[in-house]
Amino acid sequence: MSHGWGYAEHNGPEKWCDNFPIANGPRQSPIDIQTSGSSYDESLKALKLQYDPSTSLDILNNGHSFQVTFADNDDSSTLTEGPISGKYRLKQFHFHWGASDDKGSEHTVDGKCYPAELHLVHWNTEYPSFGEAASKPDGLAVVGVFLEGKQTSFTNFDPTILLPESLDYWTYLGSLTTPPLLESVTWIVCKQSISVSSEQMKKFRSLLFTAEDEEACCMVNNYRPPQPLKGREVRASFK
Ligand SMILES: COc1ccc([C@H]2OC(=S)NC2=O)c(OC)c1
Ligand SMILES: [Zn+2]
Repeated sequence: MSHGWGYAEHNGPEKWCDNFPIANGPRQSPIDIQTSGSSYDESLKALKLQYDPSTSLDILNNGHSFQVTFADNDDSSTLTEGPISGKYRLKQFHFHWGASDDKGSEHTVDGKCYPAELHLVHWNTEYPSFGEAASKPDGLAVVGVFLEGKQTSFTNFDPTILLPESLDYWTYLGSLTTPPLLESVTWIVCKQSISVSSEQMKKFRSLLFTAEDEEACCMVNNYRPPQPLKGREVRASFK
């Protein structure tokens, strides 16, 4: 792949296996969550998300999405409980979206796509850093939240406001959804979506994959399609 991975025909998800053979690994993400195939697990605890807005550092177009990065040198913004054990620190959040409202989410539910999906990325404090954790099977925990069209407004960068009212979730063992596609993620996908306005989706779609000195290419369709489940269990925190 000449200019690194991306989402175009020549360097998109179907080509990632050329440089990242783990793309065909046993626990790749995202997946299509088939609700009839998921099983209620009464032992699953409620998610405990404690975020401190003062730890948000910056917002950045990283060429694949835009992300808000958080200071992760202490336990100010953490995920505990839910399907994980121990404490995971918030590293960053970012989104994936489509060129139109009929696609854009990475996970799907019974084949239904959403216009966009938020990823809140956390790393296991059992390990010294995000980089170390990212290569461990229990190193990361990503909370996925679907976005769907309705009038709404964001009031600040406190990630808590990005969470739906209900924190019912599905959980399964998966991977990063972009290269290096590391199979180190405990996925926690919220059942309830949050709303996003068409104006906000237009803002997402006005971002660029390209740098200022390059021919403009709109940042859209920056999602990987669902991958084979390969026998993995999907558990639900709700009946
Ligand atoms: C440095 O933090 C991250 C966070 C997320 C990813 C991707 O995996 C998931 S999940 N969403 C993605 O865009 C990542 O890939 C290199 C690195
Ligand atoms: Zn992501």
